[in-house]
Amino acid sequence: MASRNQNKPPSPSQNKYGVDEVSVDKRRRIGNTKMPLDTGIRVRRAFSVVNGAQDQPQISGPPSNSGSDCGIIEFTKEDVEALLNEKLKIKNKFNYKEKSEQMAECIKRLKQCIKWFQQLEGNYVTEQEKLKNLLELAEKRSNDMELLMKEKEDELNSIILDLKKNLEALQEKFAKEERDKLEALDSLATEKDSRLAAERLQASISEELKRTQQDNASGIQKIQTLNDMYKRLQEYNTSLQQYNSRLQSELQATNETLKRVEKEKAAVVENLSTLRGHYTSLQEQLTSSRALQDEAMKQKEALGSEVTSLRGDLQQVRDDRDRQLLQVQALSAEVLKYKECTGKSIAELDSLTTKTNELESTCLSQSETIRRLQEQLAFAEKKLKLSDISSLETRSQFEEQNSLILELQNRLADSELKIVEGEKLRKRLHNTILELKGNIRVFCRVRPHLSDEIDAKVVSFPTSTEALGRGIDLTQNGQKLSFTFDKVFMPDASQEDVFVEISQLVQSALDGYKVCIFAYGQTGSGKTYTMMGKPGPSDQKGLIPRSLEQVFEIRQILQAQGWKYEMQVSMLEIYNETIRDLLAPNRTGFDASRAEHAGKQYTIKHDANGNTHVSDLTIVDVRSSKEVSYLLERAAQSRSVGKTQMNEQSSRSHFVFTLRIMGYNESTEQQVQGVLNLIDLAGSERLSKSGSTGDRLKETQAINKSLSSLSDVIFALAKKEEHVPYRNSKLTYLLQPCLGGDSKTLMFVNVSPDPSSVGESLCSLRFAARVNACEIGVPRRQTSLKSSDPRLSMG
Ligand SMILES: Nc1ncnc2c1ncn2[C@@H]1O[C@H](COP(=O)(O)OP(=O)(O)OP(=O)(O)O)[C@@H](O)[C@H]1O
Repeated sequence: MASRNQNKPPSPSQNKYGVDEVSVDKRRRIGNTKMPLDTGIRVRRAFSVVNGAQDQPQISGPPSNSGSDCGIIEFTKEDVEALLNEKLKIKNKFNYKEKSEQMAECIKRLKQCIKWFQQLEGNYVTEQEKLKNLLELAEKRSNDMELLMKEKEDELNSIILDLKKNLEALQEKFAKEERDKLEALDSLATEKDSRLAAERLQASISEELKRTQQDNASGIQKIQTLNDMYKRLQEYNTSLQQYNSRLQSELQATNETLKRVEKEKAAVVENLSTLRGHYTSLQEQLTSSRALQDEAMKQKEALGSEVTSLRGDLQQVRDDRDRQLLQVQALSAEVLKYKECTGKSIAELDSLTTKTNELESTCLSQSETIRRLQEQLAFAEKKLKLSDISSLETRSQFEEQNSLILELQNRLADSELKIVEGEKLRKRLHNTILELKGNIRVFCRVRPHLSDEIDAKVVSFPTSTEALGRGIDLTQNGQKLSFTFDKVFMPDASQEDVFVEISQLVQSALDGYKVCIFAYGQTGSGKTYTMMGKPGPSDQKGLIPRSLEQVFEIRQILQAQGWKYEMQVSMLEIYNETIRDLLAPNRTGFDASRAEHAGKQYTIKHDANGNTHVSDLTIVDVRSSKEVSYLLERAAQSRSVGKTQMNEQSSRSHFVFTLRIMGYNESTEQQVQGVLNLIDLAGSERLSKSGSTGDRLKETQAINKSLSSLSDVIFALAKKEEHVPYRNSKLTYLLQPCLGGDSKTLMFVNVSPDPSSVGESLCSLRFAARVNACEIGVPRRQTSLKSSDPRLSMG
């Protein structure tokens, strides 16, 4: 209070110390108890507060000056009036004595108060004197100060003049600066905004910076470890490069060997066919020689018997001749005897002479017969000798041919062995190449423009040597995005061109591998066309029918090498996350099957060998591709197909065809179990674009969910994550052995060239690129001696 009053100039009613003169005067008058009730009079008094009743103060004795238990209260005019009224009331209420006593008491107290006031007044006077002294001192000092102030004032006046000049200049400057300031304020406001934005940015940047710094720190650590790893990897890389170059050269050599073997095989096969022709002609020759020999033998035998009979005849003739000679000799001796005995008659002699002549003529004729017979005999003997010679010749020819046949048979066996060996080598090399790649292979196929599509080019194919036949460029919003796959089929690629590229895989199924080929892509991009083809001309047939034809053709060829095969087929579809058996008996149409098999729960199970079984699924034994074609037609009728805005005949489910092949080689006692899975996935499509509602919407949502589960699985595999979410959908769980197991897997990514589908095409190509980078297990051939469960499984 005091310090505040020091700064204030004294009011006219105050003295020079700032004390209210009037108030002091009034206080003096209060001390005489006669207090005029004029307005504005203030009474200062000390009192003690009794019973805490501040609103009804009671005077309980002289207030002490010591301060802490005393307070100062101001009695206003009203208070004093109230006090006097109270005094009057008391005066009227009580009798005089009491009242006078009370009054005396009051007076006593008032006296004490007055005494106290007087004391205060005394204090006040001493204080006033002190203040007077102080005032004098202050006045003196003030005079000094005034002098000083005057000097200073002069100085200040001159300074003020200068300052005025300066002020004018400054005012001008100020005006100018004011303008600048206004401008600056504007810019400041804008800057403030930008600063706020910058501050927000800075805050986010500093957060990011912190994160980045943390990342950086961990990155540095990582870099260090990576550097170490890099060094080790470099060493490893060099060794790998060496190994790789060795492998490359081995691969080259193997390829050359393979080519040579293929050539040799072709030559051997050709040789074999000529040898087979030769062998057949020799066999024919042999049979004819044998027939000739038999004939000659028969002739010989006939001639032998003729010679024997001739010899008998000759002997007989000789005997006759000898007998007749003896007769002639006897007759001649008789004639001589007769001649000696001339006594006999001439007639007898004549008769005897005629007899002798007759005998001689008979003898001559018989000699002639003998000669003839001898000639006949000589001729027959000559003929016999000739037939002997020819039979000997035939025999030697026969033996020659026999040895030739034996030689040919040996050569044939050698060639067949070579073919088997060559085939084994081919399989080994083919599988080595696939194993070296170690990932899911991806083929891309772009279908041609359909009649109702705009013929604008959003898809192009690079022509550089390294990307030829493997690259595809997609243009979106003027930006060209490039992708590379194992093979890219342009729109003009025929079904045959596509099949040629996968025929090796089909062969692998016969060799005992699990093979999985599936088609992925947006609705209407050509998946069903690629997998199944179009009904009608044979050149429109898709991969499934062509693969089956090849399987049965090769089965026929391998039969010659001792292989016997048994084949089983199953077909299912996954519709709205539910498995449906497409070959279930009495299944004639979609609705019938829905009614009959709605309650059936087909469960998927994988056994320890990585084979997949679907419970209650119909499995059909097949012996020809025709049987399978019939089953395919049956299944096609049962499939869930519908019309969408994107495709007239859209597959609303995933179609899974499985051919289980069990082969047994009798000569080597080898047994193989191959599986061929051919899958036509339902088309991915945007809900907005598909225009689906109701059931179609539900189908589309189910399709998109399972396809997104497929991409989750692929991403997890690509990142080599510990947990791969195969169980998130029926499709991925069914394909588990194909995606992450030991099967040979090939994915077709079908792309539409329609400019309105460029977004979907990009998604499909990006997904396919991820799949291509995905490493799966090494394909394993399933060979054994005896199968524990010969029933069909998925893979
Ligand atoms: N390479 C091709 N050559 C000629 N026509 C083709 C080719 N690919 C597809 N098509 C035609 O394009 C249309 C759509 O093909 P498709 O039905 O195979 O598509 P999708 O991908 O199976 O569709 P969704 O997923 O809806 O079943 C069909 O009319 C088909 O004949």
